[in-house]
Amino acid sequence: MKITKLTDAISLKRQLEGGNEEQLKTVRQVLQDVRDNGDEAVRKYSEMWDGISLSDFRVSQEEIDEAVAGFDPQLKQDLVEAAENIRYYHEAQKRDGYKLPLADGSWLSQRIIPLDAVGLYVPGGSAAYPSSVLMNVIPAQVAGVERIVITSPAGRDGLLPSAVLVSASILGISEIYKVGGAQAIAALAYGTETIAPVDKITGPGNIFVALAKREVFGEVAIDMIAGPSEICVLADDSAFADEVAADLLSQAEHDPLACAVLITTSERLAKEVKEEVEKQLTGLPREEIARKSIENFGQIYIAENIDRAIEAVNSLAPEHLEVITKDAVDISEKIRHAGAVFIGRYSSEPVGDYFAGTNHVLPTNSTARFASGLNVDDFIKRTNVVYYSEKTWEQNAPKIARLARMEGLEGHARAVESRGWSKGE
Ligand SMILES: NC(=O)c1ccc[n+]([C@@H]2O[C@H](COP(=O)([O-])OP(=O)(O)OC[C@H]3O[C@@H](n4cnc5c(N)ncnc54)[C@H](O)[C@@H]3O)[C@@H](O)[C@H]2O)c1
Ligand SMILES: N[C@H](CO)Cc1c[nH]c[nH+]1
Ligand SMILES: [Zn+2]
Repeated sequence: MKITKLTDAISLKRQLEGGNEEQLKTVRQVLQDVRDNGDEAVRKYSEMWDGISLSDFRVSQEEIDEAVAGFDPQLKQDLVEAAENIRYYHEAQKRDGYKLPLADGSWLSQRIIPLDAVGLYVPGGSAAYPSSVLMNVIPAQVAGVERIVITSPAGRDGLLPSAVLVSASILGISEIYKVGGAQAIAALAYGTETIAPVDKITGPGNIFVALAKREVFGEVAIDMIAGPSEICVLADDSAFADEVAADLLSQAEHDPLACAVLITTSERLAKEVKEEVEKQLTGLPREEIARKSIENFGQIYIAENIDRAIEAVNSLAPEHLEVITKDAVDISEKIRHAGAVFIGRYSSEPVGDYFAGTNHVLPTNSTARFASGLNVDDFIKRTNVVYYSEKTWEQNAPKIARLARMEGLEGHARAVESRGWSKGE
């Protein structure tokens, strides 16, 4: 990890999810091919990148039952408890529509309507992500979505990990496909012979998934760009180097393109974290991935004071931010741009990845400047409704017609006035 002093112009930004030209070209080709050739193209790319050849990529009920039957009861209990915490947090996001009475029996309202069909991407290339099943499905269920589809890449044995199927089964989801990468996003967006298209695609994934979601946006809705994971730790001299290093590596191990950054006011901590990261990397089961991530995107910045450090965090707008400082709660309130914030040394980032109840599908690549983590609002839409009585119309039609003529839109003016024609007005 490189140690750098923060300069006067504090502008940290990560440039990644534009992807490189070649990745984008691949993704566009996959999308077009699936659009043109449906299941056949899905099979071709699953074979090419996941090494599996499946005649039927829908998960059968037998596969789900088998996974459930052989599953560790303690782990199942842990998943159930995590699901309860996630539901508790997301239930609070439920919103009601509203109705505003106007004079003379007229009213305006906003109706909340759940989406009809959503496709939830659960990553699965280099690791299994049953936690992402919970994080995607629960807000969709709280919102009241009717059709919830999961898609995730199968392993070389042609099966999805048991934990993914058990998580889906705990939540009562059974429309599951063994497809990953850009081909999964294409199938959800355009539909194939096997997979009916959805209205919105949510969920995290690697660079190919993130690019594909960006490309299909417009054809379907997407939640956000939730690409390779990121962690930023904002720490002062009160932090312990071994804990900070462990937290940085928790995200580095996701992907060679993951990003781990320490921003600190302490030269002592910077030096110790650098050494600790190196020490803890050795022997980590996913050492190769984590090492590449640290080499590619691992950074330590020393800021001259805490205000500059906060400014740097806001300019980076990381997916996850840990605040491990004195007065951490107060400092966390000065953070404007982060996908999720973890306060104090006991709120290590994986607490949120798995269990606390907050969502772990979060905006990456500085998009936390304008995007939010996955939530119930992602699965609803709001419809505006107008009811004008005759009296309200009568009072306001001349004003509306004048406004329409101001815009040169005579047809609009006449439409409003036409209600008076039968009365000879
Ligand atoms: N931001 C978030 O909220 C969040 C949450 C969880 C996970 N993540 C991220 O999800 C990602 C999971 O990545 P993963 O790779 O393990 O699983 P993945 O399911 O995202 O990607 C695997 C798929 O990528 C495709 N692929 C692999 N190599 C390819 C190539 N050369 N060309 C075209 N397609 C190719 C394959 O089709 C494969 O099925 C990580 O980057 C992790 O950081 C992000
Ligand atoms: N840290 C990831 C979000 O970037 C989510 C996750 C799932 N499993 C473990 N971690
Ligand atoms: Zn994680």
